[in-house]
Amino acid sequence: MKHRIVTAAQMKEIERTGDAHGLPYLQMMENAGLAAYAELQKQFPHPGSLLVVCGKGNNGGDGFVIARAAAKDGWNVTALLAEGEPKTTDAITNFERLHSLSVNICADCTVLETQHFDVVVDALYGTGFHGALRPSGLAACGLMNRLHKSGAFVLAVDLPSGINTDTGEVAEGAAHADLTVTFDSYKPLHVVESSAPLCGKIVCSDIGIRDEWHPEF
Ligand SMILES: NC(=O)C1=CN([C@@H]2O[C@H](COP(=O)(O)OP(=O)(O)OC[C@H]3O[C@@H](n4cnc5c(N)ncnc54)[C@H](O)[C@@H]3O)[C@@H](O)[C@H]2O)[C@@H](O)CC1
Ligand SMILES: [K+]
Repeated sequence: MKHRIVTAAQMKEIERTGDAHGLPYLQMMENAGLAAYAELQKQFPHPGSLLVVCGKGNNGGDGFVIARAAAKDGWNVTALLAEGEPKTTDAITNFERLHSLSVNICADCTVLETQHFDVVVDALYGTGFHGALRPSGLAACGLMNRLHKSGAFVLAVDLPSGINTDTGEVAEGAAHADLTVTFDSYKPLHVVESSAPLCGKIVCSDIGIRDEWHPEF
């Protein structure tokens, strides 16, 4: 896999070519979630307690894949629907795949404040985020940052929530991570001075899109 830095729009184009070459979007989401979970396992080889904070888009869909993989491995998993039920087709599919597993589904941030989690997965917003955090996003990022301060390890899916992918502009109240697992290519925010420190260690994982499929930009 080549080292590349691409914008949010270019990443969408790359995913489109992946799909056109026979790698369905749902499979890319599966690969992304499992790649992030594999990085989590490198830090935590034994199951513990895990909070997955999910937004309503495809970043949240990656979070549901992580929640499923962890629950199957014996982690005590809570999935927070920080903005209600998922809205994209692939995220809905992965949310439904949780129903047969023992995952605690929670819609209220406040009840989690006093619980202990070894690991928090930030799957609230990815490349789709821009602008300022609204009240539900602020509450979820606030929860993640408080759990981080009290010792939880925070893994950000693609990028910490509340950062503009292309400019690295950091919204007030954005999440801070110990480890960020991004997919296929780095994005500007991973290298820009304003946002890179919020990412912690950054790992770029292969999600199955071959180098030769990538369009020329
Ligand atoms: N498209 C694909 O095939 C893949 C996408 N992947 C994941 O999908 C992510 C991108 O997903 P989406 O494009 O669905 O978007 P996100 O899940 O990043 O964002 C969710 C939603 O937040 C909304 N939003 C934007 N600014 C906001 C604000 N200030 N306050 C509240 N909501 C706001 C957006 O309209 C978007 O619908 C990537 O970061 C990556 O994690 C991966 O699953 C790999 C495959
Ligand atoms: K995220």
